[in-house]
Amino acid sequence: MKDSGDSKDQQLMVALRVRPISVAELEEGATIIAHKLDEQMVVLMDPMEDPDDILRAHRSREKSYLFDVAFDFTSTQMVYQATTKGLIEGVISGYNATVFAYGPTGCGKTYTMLGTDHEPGIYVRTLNDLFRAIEETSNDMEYEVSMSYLEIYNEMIRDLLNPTLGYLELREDSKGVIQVAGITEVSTINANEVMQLLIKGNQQRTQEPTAANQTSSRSHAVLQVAVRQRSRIKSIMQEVRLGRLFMIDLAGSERASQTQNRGQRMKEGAHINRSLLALGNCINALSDKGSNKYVNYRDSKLTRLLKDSLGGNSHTVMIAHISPASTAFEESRNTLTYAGRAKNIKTRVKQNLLTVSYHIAQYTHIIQDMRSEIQQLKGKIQQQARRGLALGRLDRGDIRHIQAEVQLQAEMRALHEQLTGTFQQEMDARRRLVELEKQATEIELEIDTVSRLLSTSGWKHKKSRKGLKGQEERRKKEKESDVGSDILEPPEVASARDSITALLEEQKRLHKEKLVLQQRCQQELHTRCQDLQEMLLRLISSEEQQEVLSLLCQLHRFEMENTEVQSHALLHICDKIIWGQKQIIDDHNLPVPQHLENLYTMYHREQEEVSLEQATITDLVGSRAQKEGFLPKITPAEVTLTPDSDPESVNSEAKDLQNTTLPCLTTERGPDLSGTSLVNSHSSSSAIITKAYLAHTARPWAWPAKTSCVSIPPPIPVGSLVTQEVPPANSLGCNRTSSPNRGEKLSEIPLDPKEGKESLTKSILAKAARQRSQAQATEQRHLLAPTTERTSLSLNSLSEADDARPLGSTLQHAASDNNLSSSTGDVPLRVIGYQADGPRPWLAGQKKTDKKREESLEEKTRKQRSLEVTGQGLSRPKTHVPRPRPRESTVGHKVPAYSHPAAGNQHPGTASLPLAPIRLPPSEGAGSGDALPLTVTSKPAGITRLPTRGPHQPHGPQDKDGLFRPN
Ligand SMILES: Nc1ncnc2c1ncn2[C@@H]1O[C@H](COP(=O)(O)OP(=O)(O)OP(=O)(O)O)[C@@H](O)[C@H]1O
Repeated sequence: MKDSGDSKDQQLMVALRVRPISVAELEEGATIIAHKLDEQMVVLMDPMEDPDDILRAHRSREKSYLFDVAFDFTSTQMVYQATTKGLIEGVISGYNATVFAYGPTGCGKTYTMLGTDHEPGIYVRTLNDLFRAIEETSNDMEYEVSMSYLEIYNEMIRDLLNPTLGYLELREDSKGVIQVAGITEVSTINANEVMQLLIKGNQQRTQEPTAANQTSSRSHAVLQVAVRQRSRIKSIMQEVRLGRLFMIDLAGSERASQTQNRGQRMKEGAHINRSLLALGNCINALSDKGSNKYVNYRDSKLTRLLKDSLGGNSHTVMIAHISPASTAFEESRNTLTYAGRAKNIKTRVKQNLLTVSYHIAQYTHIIQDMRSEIQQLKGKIQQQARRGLALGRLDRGDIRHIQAEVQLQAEMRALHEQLTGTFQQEMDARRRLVELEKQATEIELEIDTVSRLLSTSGWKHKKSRKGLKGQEERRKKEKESDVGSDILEPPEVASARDSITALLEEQKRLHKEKLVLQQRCQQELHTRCQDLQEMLLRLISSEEQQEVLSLLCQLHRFEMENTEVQSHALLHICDKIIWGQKQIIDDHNLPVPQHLENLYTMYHREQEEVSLEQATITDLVGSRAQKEGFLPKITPAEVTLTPDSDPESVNSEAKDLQNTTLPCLTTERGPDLSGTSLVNSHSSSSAIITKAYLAHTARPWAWPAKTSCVSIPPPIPVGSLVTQEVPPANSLGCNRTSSPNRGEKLSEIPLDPKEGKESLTKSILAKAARQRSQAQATEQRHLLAPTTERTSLSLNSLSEADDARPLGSTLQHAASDNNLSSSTGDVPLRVIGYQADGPRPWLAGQKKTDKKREESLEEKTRKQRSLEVTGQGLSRPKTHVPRPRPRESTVGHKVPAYSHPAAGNQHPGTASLPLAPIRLPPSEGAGSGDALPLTVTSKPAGITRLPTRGPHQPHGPQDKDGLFRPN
């Protein structure tokens, strides 16, 4: 909870009420000694004064007291108007307030607070007005009201709404707010209901006759009403105001002689007096303006409970009561003295605000709510239009008026079309931005990889030339060779250099495009939307229509935000799903159809390529560190590629390993959620699999696939005009699920699990292939010089070619990516090899040159690749923490190029997904508990909350047995 920042000092308000003199007092021969002089002043005469004592007469015959407001026997229960009514507005807008009745026994405290049937007191009047105020503002605000009722009897707290709970304890939370642990809080919907509860509670309250009062309250009673208010206008950050109102009827101080109490009554009296004394001490300490006196709230439960009301965050009103009788002079004087002091007490009042932020899952609910609101408003508008039309026919018949209307309609229609078009453009631009961000990350990673390869190649080249010469000499020669390195630059260095230049250019281009788009989004399109919206609003005369339009525009924005967040989140989730499924299959040894197996292989290959790239980075970091003398040289203990190794045998070994079983996941932990999986999720084929997969496993909560994540704006009605945008024809993962009512083609999924799996797999393959071929076709259009010889995961040929392809090709492919360390020599030299979708534009132009160089220098390069180079190229620093891998990764383990970098070694370009706040909806299982419901109750620990009913909710079953259900 936070305060609004506008906390201010507030003086305690003190009122005095002098009750009428009672028959008993009159019978005792008492005279009236308390008189109200004006609205604020009361005079108390000393009945013991000797009127003939002239010396003392002027000093003490009478004493006047000034209060904020004073009442005498003529006053009615309208005391409420002058004391408490003003607190209500504050309470419903998040301020705390306290009203408490103070005074000796039998002076009218309960009369003021509770009153009688005919003369209801402050409780009833306050609650009536509170609910009335809630009702008046309920169009804009949503409320939740709850109440609790307790008594402090003999220094013990009892729940008056549920006495079976026994005695309760007071607890102070971390913010110093006092709470009654385990108290029953009942949600209420109207003042009547509260009154019923109050009556029920009062029946439980300890009340006994004494000589001073036939209906003497033997306890302090505390009624607490909590009001939570939040705006009905949904937004991502919502503010909830929590106001608490305490209404306290204290037990009265008493003299033993006056009450003639014995036994239990006397004990009660002692407790009452002790707690009231503690209260008096607190008042004394708090009212002593100058001194910084310690305020001992801990002396009694009453003062602990009143801590905030007296010295903290609360608007507080004290209504002091006295008897006008001369026989009660001492008590009256004491009461007036304490009440007078209490006027000096200041509290610091601030609004209690809770800020609730919504998570992605709740966007859907908000959008849903807004939609239904829009529907309601539309209905109203239509009704009005019909009514208007009927009236028009009867009364007007004015052709000019109708013409003007028609013209206006046409104007509005045009504006409306522009507005929806602009929204669509903005949404497209935003989607493109997300794509650009993804591409930028990939490029960053590639640049880094290539630049590291470049530096290592240069270093290795130099090293092979220098041989085993002395350290000093080597350094010198290194400097020299730096100058002449251009002349002897090996082909891979030249190729890497070219790649970097191309990558940098591409990066620049993307950056520019991103800036342009951002500007277009923020300035041009956004402003245009706003302008159009304003223009339309000006044309629309009906308030409801205006509201509908505003809501729709807001809805569009939500959907746009939603789209962005979902796009980011989707790929991450896809990875999780695939890994989870794979794990289940492995754990249970489930038979997997060939198609699915192929897809998994493809998915893993994608992952490995990325992993390889990362391993290379880490490896090169290690190499560099070695070069600079930070790390000892590590020779891999497992099978490594040596110049003597037969490349074929290595391949066949790898092949064997791959042929053994399905690619299997280790079960230690799930997929790495950090950078690796980000890159994975960005690598195209895995994304396609997952997209296709999601399209088939779509549930109401499932998020739309990236390629189809442009939300389709709902139609914006203008007057009676409603237009509907047609959803894009693209079908792959095209089902929008940002709102649950968007249908998924679930019917396409067969119910039989086996059949379902097969058909799912087929469908995934088909869709993946289709998607990939589309993507490839598009990409080829952009290529400068398309190449056909490149190792490619062309999904056009995936279904057939993948079967035909030797299984070892994964290894080969992966190894060929790291040509520096490959000893096969029969794989075309490629520096950037992890791309699966055909060459990138920046690689295409250099392809031929590379090949020539490769051929001419192949022999030379092979020689240069010594055992040491190979080992270094593939080894990984000891700091590597291998990421859980499918079983193929054992191959990777033998051929260290497959090793995975530790999370800490991740390239900064592989920024992690902004997924932390995303909570999956309950249907996802794990997320069920996490999905934050829109509950903002700040119920203290241990509070027993009876079934909640907000003021606008229908009655629940708890109403049956009298408004609450005891435990
Ligand atoms: N302003 C009033 N007008 C009429 N009757 C009153 C007024 N104030 C008090 N009484 C009557 O005086 C009697 C005692 O009042 P009440 O029980 O409210 O005192 P109390 O201060 O609550 O006493 P205790 O502390 O013992 O509970 C009751 O019968 C009540 O009806």
